[in-house]
Amino acid sequence: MLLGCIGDDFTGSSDLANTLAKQGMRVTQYSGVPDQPADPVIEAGVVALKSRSVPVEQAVAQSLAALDWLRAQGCQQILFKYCSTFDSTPQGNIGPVAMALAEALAARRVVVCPAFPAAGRMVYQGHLFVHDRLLNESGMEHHPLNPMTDADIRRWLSLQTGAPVGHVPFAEMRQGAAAIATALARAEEQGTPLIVVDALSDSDLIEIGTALDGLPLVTGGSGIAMGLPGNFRRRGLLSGQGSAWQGHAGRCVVLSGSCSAATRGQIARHLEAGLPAREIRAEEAVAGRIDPAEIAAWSMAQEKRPLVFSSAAPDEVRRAQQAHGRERVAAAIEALFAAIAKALVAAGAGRLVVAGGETSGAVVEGLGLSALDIGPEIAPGAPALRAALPQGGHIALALKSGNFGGPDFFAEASAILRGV
Ligand SMILES: Nc1ncnc2c1ncn2[C@@H]1O[C@H](COP(=O)(O)OP(=O)(O)OP(=O)(O)O)[C@@H](O)[C@H]1O
Ligand SMILES: O=C(O)[C@@H](O)C(=O)CO
Repeated sequence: MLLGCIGDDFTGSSDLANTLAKQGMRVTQYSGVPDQPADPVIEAGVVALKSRSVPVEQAVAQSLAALDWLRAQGCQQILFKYCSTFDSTPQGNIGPVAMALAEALAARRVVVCPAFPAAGRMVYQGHLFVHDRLLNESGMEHHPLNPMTDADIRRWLSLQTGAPVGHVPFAEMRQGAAAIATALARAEEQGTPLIVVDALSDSDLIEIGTALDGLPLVTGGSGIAMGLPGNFRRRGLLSGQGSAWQGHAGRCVVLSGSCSAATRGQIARHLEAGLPAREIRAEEAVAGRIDPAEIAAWSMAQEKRPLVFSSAAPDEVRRAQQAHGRERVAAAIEALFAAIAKALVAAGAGRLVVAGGETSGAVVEGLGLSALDIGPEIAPGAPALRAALPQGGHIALALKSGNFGGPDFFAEASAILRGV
């Protein structure tokens, strides 16, 4: 394994794996820290954690455990992947995890770059934009777990680490890889290991990636990975075989626990098309009134692609959270989706499209999938995936971040998972 990656959530890890696979690396995504060695043909391994919103100490401990495993696989470079909207609080977890990894790797020149231009996320003069809005005016200021109230990534990181943060501004970054490398070296001399680098386009990210050749630690959104495979390729280290992914013809079911605007638009499109759907209400899930086996049997009996969803509007989510507690509602719905996925697979489903990072993590854990092969891209940030089932056989999956995908994502995913 050449490049070892640590993702702080499940769908974000697929997003990164997708970028690396598109650049020609042979990639596998692991569910948590594996307990056995990686297949030696794998060139980039992504350890998907659920460390984005857990207490800081747990995020640091999980990330260091992932680092140990990746180093044992011989990785030459480590990439810490977080959200392109920099999801974190003034306490953490991005800064403390980056610092802990930097210390473990003796890395003193560590880029911080959440840019993902294909999804409208750009870093300019140290500030993060979502399309034409500053992060703190993009809707992210209302995020239920980590409201992003400051778009200045340097200031936010300083709060998390208690230390000054370096910066490579736009004008210097645009001079290309050599100028970026010089600016990073200067920041290191000034004693600021974390260095925010501006990036507005994919070509900026390629230049930045080129400048990161040989550095032990890189951090960012999936965009920061765009230029890294080229460094390994130039050194003749890539096999050029790419992905070994295959489609799956079995029944396709869509599961959504995501309440994001993009997912709700995709659900609206499914309903408008008159396709079968079952809505799960938070109250029913909390009261344990839903039988996963019955939902699975209903899904398998539909002639067209069925959807099972709990994707309420913000007001309804708030009401359910006030009545039952945020953690309790989330845990009940996630456990239910994990049980439905298990029942579906037992009933012979071959393709699952899952919307929502937490929901995807619950489904993958519920199915006991340990490693996922990365296939073709369905939408920016969302690849097709394939995994061996612990009971034998395989399943094809799409795991979609809440904010990703166009209105027809479910139909597009279903077709690509079948391999057509
Ligand atoms: N009706 C509801 N009321 C309260 N919570 C809900 C409801 N429906 C779903 N949830 C919970 O909301 C959370 C949605 O998180 P999830 O990460 O799956 O989606 P997302 O936030 O849209 O995606 P991402 O994290 O990829 O951006 C889950 O924990 C889910 O169980
Ligand atoms: O970076 C992103 O936006 C995604 O990969 C993600 O992490 C969303 O949860």
